[in-house]
Amino acid sequence: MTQPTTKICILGGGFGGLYTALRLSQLPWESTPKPEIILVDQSDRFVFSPLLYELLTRELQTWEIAPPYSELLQETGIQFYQSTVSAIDINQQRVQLANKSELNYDHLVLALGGETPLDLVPGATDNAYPFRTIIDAYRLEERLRILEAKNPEKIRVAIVGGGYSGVELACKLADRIGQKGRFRLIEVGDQILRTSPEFNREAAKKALDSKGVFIDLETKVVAIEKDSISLEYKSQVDTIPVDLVIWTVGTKVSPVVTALPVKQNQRGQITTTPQLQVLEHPEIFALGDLADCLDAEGKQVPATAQVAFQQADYTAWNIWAAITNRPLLPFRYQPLGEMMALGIDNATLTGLGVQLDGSFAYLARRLAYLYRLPTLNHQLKVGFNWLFSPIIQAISQ
Ligand SMILES: Cc1cc2nc3c(=O)[nH]c(=O)nc-3n(C[C@H](O)[C@H](O)[C@H](O)COP(=O)(O)OP(=O)(O)OC[C@H]3O[C@@H](n4cnc5c(N)ncnc54)[C@H](O)[C@@H]3O)c2cc1C
Ligand SMILES: NC(=O)c1ccc[n+]([C@@H]2O[C@H](COP(=O)([O-])OP(=O)(O)OC[C@H]3O[C@@H](n4cnc5c(N)ncnc54)[C@H](OP(=O)(O)O)[C@@H]3O)[C@@H](O)[C@H]2O)c1
Ligand SMILES: C/C(=C\Cc1cc(O)c2ccccc2c1O)CCC[C@H](C)CCC[C@H](C)CCCC(C)C
Repeated sequence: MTQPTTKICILGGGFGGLYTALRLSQLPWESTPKPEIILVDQSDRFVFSPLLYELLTRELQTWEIAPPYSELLQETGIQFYQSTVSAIDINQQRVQLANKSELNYDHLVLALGGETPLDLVPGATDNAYPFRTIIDAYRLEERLRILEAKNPEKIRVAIVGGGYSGVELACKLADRIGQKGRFRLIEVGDQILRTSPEFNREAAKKALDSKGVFIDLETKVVAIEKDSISLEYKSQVDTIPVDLVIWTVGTKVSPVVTALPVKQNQRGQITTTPQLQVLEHPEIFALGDLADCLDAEGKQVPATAQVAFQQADYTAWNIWAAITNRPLLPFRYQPLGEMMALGIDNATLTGLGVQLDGSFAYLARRLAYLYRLPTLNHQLKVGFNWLFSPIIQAISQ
């Protein structure tokens, strides 16, 4: 009698989910029949979020940073379902999709990432623009086009959050809008980029200063209206007229995850073992922004693409090990450093004992991300385009 094929269901095709699926499909399945690998995502394309800003400056195009799954999964044997996950029954080992279909599984991978909470301040849901998904980037692009087409003397932009996203967006938008732009970066703490290495923070401050971005520290946003933002500084509230408010603060996990009957932290992230398994459910793996994970050395890992990318290797390996009766490996996080875009032709990079800023860092960041893009085929297409499109443009001018 033939054994039924093992079914692995991966929910979420971002840094955690897509890279787990790709790694799983590449592992050696000679001694065991290759399992059925199913990847589910609500979108038709993967988003390489570290390069999302480059859509706004038109430095990069959608196909480069957000390739469709149909292209990435060609010849991998991975089945792709485009649908929203609406519920997960972990007792029946069944996933419910919004298109009313159901999937059952032997192994489940939870990699649904996070969402931007817009309910932290009155008026943000209706009046602020988040920046996380490709749809967010398109909505923001549309708003910028309207503001630019109106041709006002000034375009007043408030960016809430002096973390990585806020700083990178401020620099890219200041370069896009130029002299007409009036930018405020609003940060509740007493410094921007609290968790960054000193070198990157200083490079970012210098870039923001040179572009005329005004930084409001120790300032809390208390309300956002259609044409204004109210800021509290030393217990005094000021309401300032603005044309655009971008909200970059916080990450929350989706309701489909918080509804699960498994151990979660205060922020709703699922507690995992160092092997990335959900407590009391060794058949379920969780990684990326929705996971609360201590690595093999007991260190808390941050919610970053760098972490999800590394966890994907371990998740794929551990599922393979579970199926082929081998020991599972605890996740060992290797912090390689961090990179930040600081406008068109500027960036900062600290990692592996190297500190770079300016156009060298810009180039190094581009190359490092080219290397991180999914599939060799896509890396080659993008790499060729970066190499040859400036030459073609120069010839055709
Ligand atoms: C603008 C920006 C820039 C960033 N830059 C960096 C950087 O330079 N370096 C870095 O390390 N980190 C960066 N990050 C953080 C990084 O993007 C996240 O930590 C990382 O994407 C987390 O990976 P993940 O797999 O958990 O989630 P994601 O990569 O977000 O993937 C989740 C996937 O699940 C899908 N999904 C969600 N809900 C459902 C549902 N109900 N049904 C079906 N599908 C669903 C989504 O469509 C998405 O494809 C950045 C984040 C942003 C927003
Ligand atoms: N280049 C990169 O490496 C990169 C780029 C983007 C994102 N990421 C990763 O993705 C995750 C999210 O990053 P993010 O920058 O999008 O968001 P974030 O880390 O949540 O940063 C938000 C910033 O806003 C501040 N803040 C919190 N509440 C506020 C309020 N009400 N008003 C004003 N400011 C407020 C935070 O201050 P406190 O810190 O004091 O709370 C923080 O400085 C992080 O793990 C980050 O490492 C990395
Ligand atoms: C800091 C580095 C990697 C960490 C890292 C950061 C991210 O934001 C990620 C996002 C998504 C997936 C993974 C990651 C991630 O791993 C890179 C370190 C790079 C080194 C310091 C060396 C760079 C060498 C250049 C490629 C060579 C170019 C030379 C230059 C033009 C002078």
